[in-house]
Amino acid sequence: MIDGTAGVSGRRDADEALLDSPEALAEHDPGGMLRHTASAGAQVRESAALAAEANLAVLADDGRPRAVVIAGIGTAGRTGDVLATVAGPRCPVPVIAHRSAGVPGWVGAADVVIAVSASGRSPEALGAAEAAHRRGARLVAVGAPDSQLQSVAERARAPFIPVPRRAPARASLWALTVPVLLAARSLGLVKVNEADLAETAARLDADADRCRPAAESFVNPAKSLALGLAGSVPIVWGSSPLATVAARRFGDTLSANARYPVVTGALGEAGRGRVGLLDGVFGGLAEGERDIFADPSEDDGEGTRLRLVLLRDGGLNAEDDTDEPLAVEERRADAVQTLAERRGVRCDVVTAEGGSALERLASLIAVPDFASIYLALAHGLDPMAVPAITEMKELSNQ
Ligand SMILES: O=P(O)(O)OC[C@H]1O[C@](O)(CO)[C@@H](O)[C@@H]1O
Repeated sequence: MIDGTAGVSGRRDADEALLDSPEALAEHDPGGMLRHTASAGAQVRESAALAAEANLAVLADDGRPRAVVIAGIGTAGRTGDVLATVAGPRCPVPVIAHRSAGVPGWVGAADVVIAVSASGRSPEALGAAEAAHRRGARLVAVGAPDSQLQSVAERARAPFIPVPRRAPARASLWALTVPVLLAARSLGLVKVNEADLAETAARLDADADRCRPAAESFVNPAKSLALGLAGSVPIVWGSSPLATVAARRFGDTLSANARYPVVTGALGEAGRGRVGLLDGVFGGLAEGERDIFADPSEDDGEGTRLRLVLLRDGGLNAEDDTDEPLAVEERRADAVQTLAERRGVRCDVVTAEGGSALERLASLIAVPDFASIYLALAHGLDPMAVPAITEMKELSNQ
């Protein structure tokens, strides 16, 4: 066990046995991150109901906007990426995830700003909501009830969708995302329907059940993914734009929950540069020098290796509806698996399932979300309390 000087504690080596002890899991997860994460399906249903109570129809009064800006940071910012990918390449207006305070300089009365903040007080979302109001843009706000964000929305007479507070924000991805999608639906930009929402919620419930703490590692896809990643430098690549959103989300949760450094991105882009990592000191080079007779327990970090997680879109998109022909994405995904195999870099593959884009995205996010928590727990880390985030806020006075 290491006890750092800044409230950091945990163990360097992952304790595999801990994952199969419900008592130990509960002890290391006092804030209930596993429980919060298992509520993803319920979040979809609850948020859909709360959005139905907000008067989102007013958004359509002024017709189709010139652009939609989703303003927020961290998990709230990811909702903009989700909207962009669900809206897809055929979306008639630009969908922009904006992660710094205020709004882009060009935003004006013809545009819509969706300000998102789980706490309802991030400077990024608040600054954007105020700027949108000042410039006469249509505004929608999504976040904690009775928050500063709600006050700004009320002052601007803008729809506000309350999202019950669940700390930390990263455990609220689905609660924050659904209102954003439904606001965009009111504007005629996405086709998410009630059946899509119900099926997505059911998929998240089913995955939460497969990943439940009582399911042992050999039948629990999240525990086995976590144990595979333990001690490695993970690389998470998505085969399509949709899978890339899931890859980036896995980067968020691996960093914040498990505190692992991680490389994430789109496989198309990675194939022109970052794929070189597979040849490097943590990739093929390390594997080439590995002493196959060495005792793995004496591996003192020197043998840190890459572990590739490939998120594949499942090949369900009609070719004319995607950024790139499906066959190209599929060939590239096969190719990177071959490359990894040739270099002895282990690769986990998660393949999307489901009919709608939203359900497919959910199927790529659910298991990795749980895996990031199990990886934290295997290292004796509380996945909820992240001293560095708190300290960063204190030091930067935010
Ligand atoms: O959604 P909020 O409350 O605006 O927070 C933004 C981000 O800031 C954090 O709270 C960290 O400071 C993240 O957990 C979160 O995603």
